Amino acid sequence: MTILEIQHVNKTFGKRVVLNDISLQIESSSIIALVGANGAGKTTLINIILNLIPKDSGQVTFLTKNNWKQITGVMMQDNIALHRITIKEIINLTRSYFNHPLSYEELLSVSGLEDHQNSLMTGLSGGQKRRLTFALALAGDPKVLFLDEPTVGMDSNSRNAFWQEIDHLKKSGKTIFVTSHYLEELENIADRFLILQNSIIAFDGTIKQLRSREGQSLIEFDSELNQMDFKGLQDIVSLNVVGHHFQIITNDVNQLLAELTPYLKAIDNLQIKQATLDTLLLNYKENTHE
Ligand SMILES: Nc1ncnc2c1ncn2[C@@H]1O[C@H](COP(=O)(O)OP(=O)(O)OP(=O)(O)O)[C@@H](O)[C@H]1O
Repeated sequence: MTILEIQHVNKTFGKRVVLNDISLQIESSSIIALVGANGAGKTTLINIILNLIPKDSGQVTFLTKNNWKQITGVMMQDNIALHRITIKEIINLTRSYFNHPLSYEELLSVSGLEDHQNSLMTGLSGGQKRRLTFALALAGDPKVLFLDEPTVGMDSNSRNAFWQEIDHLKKSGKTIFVTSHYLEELENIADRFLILQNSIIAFDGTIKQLRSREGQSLIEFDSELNQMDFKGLQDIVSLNVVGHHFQIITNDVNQLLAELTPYLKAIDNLQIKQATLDTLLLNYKENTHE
């Protein structure tokens, strides 16, 4: 069931076109990962969906009978910074905004700040502030959750707990729209990937589709040879060289290894890996710039 419709949204800042005719349908009970380079426009798109900044044109529609503000939860990149208020007060203040809030105890538990409820926010570490900001995003028991770089500053235990909570929220029927530069975290959890690039949604699909479109394997090796020496290889999706280190993405690893045979004497440290999401995205950029 569609919960959110974005139609022909455009946004420019000065002469810079940030969003160019973006249209999307967001289904309920799914996790959508919005990825792209710094400055690609991810936060701008979330801000526009939430009506926090004006769009130049287009339409954003939440398909719900309720007031959309009551069914959305938001965790932006900046942590909430109210210095003279305790954890307990800010949780209850946020709860008071919503018609059907989660209980104070539930939110305190999500924040992991049971031992700090009477402390001021000033005393919290960066990771603790992030977890509190997440708990506040859940205050209204939202149907749709927007998370902009949620795990920045969290240690690995907090990250694991956070993604488990996200998985649990998805299973309970929530829709989660998340941006992150920690792509390996998204890879295991997101149902759908949107790549925002050159002001448009350059890719919209599953990680499986991205892999099958962009090549599945990564071959790495060191060589004193020149990039041009490998130009004749047929089964290359992309070739990156940093110093003497070569990275090749291929759809057909056996065929490529056969093609590399004549070069083997000039190659060291040959490794075959599954391409990571980072590599696929880097490669995606190169393909679309061609
Ligand atoms: N208020 C503003 N005024 C002018 N330019 C802006 C404004 N807000 C954003 N921009 C520009 O719009 C572009 C997109 O910014 P945005 O913050 O949406 O990117 P992002 O994909 O979220 O980046 P990051 O991954 O670094 O968070 C950038 O070039 C940014 O400088």
